[in-house]
Amino acid sequence: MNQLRKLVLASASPRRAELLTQIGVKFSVMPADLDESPLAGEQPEALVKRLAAEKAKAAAQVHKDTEGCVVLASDTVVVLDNQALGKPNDFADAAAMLGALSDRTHQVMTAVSLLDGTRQKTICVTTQVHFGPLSATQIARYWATGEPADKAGAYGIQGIAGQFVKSIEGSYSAVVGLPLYETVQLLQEFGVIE
Ligand SMILES: Cc1cn([C@H]2C[C@H](O)[C@@H](COP(=O)(O)OP(=O)(O)OP(=O)(O)O)O2)c(=O)[nH]c1=O
Repeated sequence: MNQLRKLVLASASPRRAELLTQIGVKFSVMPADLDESPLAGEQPEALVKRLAAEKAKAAAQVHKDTEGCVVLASDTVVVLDNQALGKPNDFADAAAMLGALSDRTHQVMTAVSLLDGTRQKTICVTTQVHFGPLSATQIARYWATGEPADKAGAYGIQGIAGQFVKSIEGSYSAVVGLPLYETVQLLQEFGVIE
């Protein structure tokens, strides 16, 4: 891929780096640390868009060598009944999340934000995910694999939890952490790729 401007990925997520690498985009990684708690009354879409935008800004501020580069940041939440579920704190938290997702449909919202010296654009992609029923034993065994701990909604569709998913409508890559179709459009808009 012909790359015209330097890209900085403001993310510590190995999934986001893998997804960008998968499509042949080159980048350097400069993560930003952020308090991800929602504001009072904040809707899930507003939350993910704000967090993605703030991650990009924080990375640009902390790492002065991002000057002249385009910074990309992202945020993912699982949404059930309009409530945003982030990463689980412990087993009880994960079990509550997975129990609530069992045999139901939820949304995965992933926001992507691109920032350069002059402008910032943030978009949100929503995917519908249909889960089959999960037993308490399945949930306990799944927690023991370690997979749920660092993932929104306490599952990873790209891993063991792939077997819990009956179907999805929307973007698979967005559920994993970065919507590739929309990201490429943004990268073109910001002149990173042709
Ligand atoms: C629903 C789902 C989420 N996830 C992951 C994507 C994100 O990495 C994570 C949600 O946490 P995020 O806060 O969006 O991202 P992060 O903390 O991992 O990385 P950073 O903020 O530095 O960019 O959950 C999966 O890997 N698979 C899934 O099926």
